[in-house]
Amino acid sequence: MAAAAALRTPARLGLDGAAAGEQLRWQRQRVAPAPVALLAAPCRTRKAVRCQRVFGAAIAEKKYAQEGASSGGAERDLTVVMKFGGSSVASAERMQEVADLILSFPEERPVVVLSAMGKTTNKLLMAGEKAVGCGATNVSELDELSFIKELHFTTIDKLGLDSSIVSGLLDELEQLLKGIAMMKELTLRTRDYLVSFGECMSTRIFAAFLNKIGVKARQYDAFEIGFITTDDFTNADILEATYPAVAKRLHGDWINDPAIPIVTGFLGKGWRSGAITTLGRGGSDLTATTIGKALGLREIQVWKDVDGVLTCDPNIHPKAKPVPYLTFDEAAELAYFGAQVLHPQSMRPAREGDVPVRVKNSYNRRAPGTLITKSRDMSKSVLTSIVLKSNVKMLDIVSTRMLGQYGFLAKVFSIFEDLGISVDCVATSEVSISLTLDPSKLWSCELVQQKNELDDVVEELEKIAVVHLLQNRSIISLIGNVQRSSLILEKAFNVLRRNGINVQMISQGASKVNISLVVHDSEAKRCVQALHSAFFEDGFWEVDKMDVLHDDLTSHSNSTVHSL
Ligand SMILES: Nc1ncnc2c1ncn2[C@@H]1O[C@H](COP(=O)(O)OP(=O)(O)O)[C@@H](O)[C@H]1O
Ligand SMILES: N[C@@H](CC(=O)OP(=O)(O)O)C(=O)O
Repeated sequence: MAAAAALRTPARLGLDGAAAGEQLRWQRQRVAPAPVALLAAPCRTRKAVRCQRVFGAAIAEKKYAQEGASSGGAERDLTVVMKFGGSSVASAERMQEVADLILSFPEERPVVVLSAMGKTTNKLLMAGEKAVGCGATNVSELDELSFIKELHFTTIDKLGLDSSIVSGLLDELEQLLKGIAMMKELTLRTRDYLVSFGECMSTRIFAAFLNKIGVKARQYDAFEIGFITTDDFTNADILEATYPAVAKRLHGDWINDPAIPIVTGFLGKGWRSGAITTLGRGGSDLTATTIGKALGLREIQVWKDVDGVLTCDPNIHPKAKPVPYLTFDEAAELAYFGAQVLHPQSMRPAREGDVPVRVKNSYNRRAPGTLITKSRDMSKSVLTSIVLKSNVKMLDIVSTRMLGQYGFLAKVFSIFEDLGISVDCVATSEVSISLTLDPSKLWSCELVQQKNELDDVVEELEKIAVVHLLQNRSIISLIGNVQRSSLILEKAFNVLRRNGINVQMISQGASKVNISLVVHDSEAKRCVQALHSAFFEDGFWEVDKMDVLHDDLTSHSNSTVHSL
């Protein structure tokens, strides 16, 4: 542990040696801020914003300038992070909408984090895969490259910007794809460099647009401002030195020359390699919470295309509804167990910095969204959300030794540790273990490597146990108040029995917010739909009603089971 911590010191990262002390200095500055003469664009009043919407940018700008000058120009720190995902900035119209949204909160001084436009990341990855086999001369004809060019040039055109903002990057992208075609190889490191073009372009376009409409903005590439990560390409972890470095850069620039920072989500810089890394799919959420913690901001807002965190994936059940409050623990568990709405690691910095996270809908600003905080009133809470993680691999491991043989569990887990494979859910007895493997760990590997990795585990385990590898399983996680786990399980199993669904494993984590059930992939969606209907669509989820039912159950056990 000590060695690992030492490796993460700013000096070893090649950062400014004073970076750690900088955090403290900066915190002191926040307590007694130095006066700064300029009033930044985002400090402007509601009236001016309305004016901009009605009369256009030039008039609004004049009005802002007058109000700024008369305000005395006292320094005001950055207040919130606003992160907009790909769906929120998918087109020129969406970018205009997002600009309008930001300006509709004139009391905020936001740091803006953007993802790549729409499906750009997927298109880049697809272009890279195709380039491996298409030959350098055919790269220019790749559909995905044409799509990306068209999307970005059209957006620039519609926003009235200069194409030079992205033309250099698009040329570089084409060169990179030709390089991949020549090498006939797409390494994980190259993959990260490849997808970085998406966020590098969206942020440049958006910053230029804000400047054009008279709102001062400054674009930042995260990998240039102190986002230091491990060198785990495609799935890198943020290192501690990131916080003081990012705070120093963003805060310093803001103090010297206030302008809304527009930061690339999802990207970092590997501390050994110095190469661009990515934080895993959906990693812009993590960029946002990292900035929120680094700057000690009041709130982190993640703007999505849904009304907040929902009771289940709306693609599985259209009646999914928003969850108004969550704790960091609940949100982390929900994200880790597969709810695509939040990046699995994104709650960590928010929890460490105790900065509330608000999940909002950029297509429906008035919706209250979901507020995620350290704690909340759980007295009325039973089940919060149902999450599905599909295509999971499960291992049944039965010891070949007699009962009473100690050290079996330790041996099994040391094999996983040696091979660097993480485990999701576990159920054990003295001589047998059932467990599921964390697919995110496996996703980062090439297909061939995946196979070898599992072969190795099975081979090692077979030295001490009989092992069955079961594919195509799903984990259904019931996130909720585990103080009421008996009630949740009672109802859940009743629903499953009525629907003829066989549960193959059950696990309740020490986190106390999650009960996981493993079922076959083919039954999983139906299972989530049935559970959702039972828990969220008939009012049973309200705690008082659940209590009545529970009392009923305990007094007439057999007859009441059927009415559940
Ligand atoms: N429990 C859930 N609550 C809300 N959205 C969910 C949930 N599970 C899956 N989703 C999906 O997550 C999507 C939002 O996440 P994402 O696509 O990463 O947003 P963005 O790109 O805007 O950051 C939604 O459109 C929805 O389809
Ligand atoms: N563009 C990256 C990072 C990201 O966070 O995207 P989004 O916010 O659209 O999920 C991805 O698609 O994974």
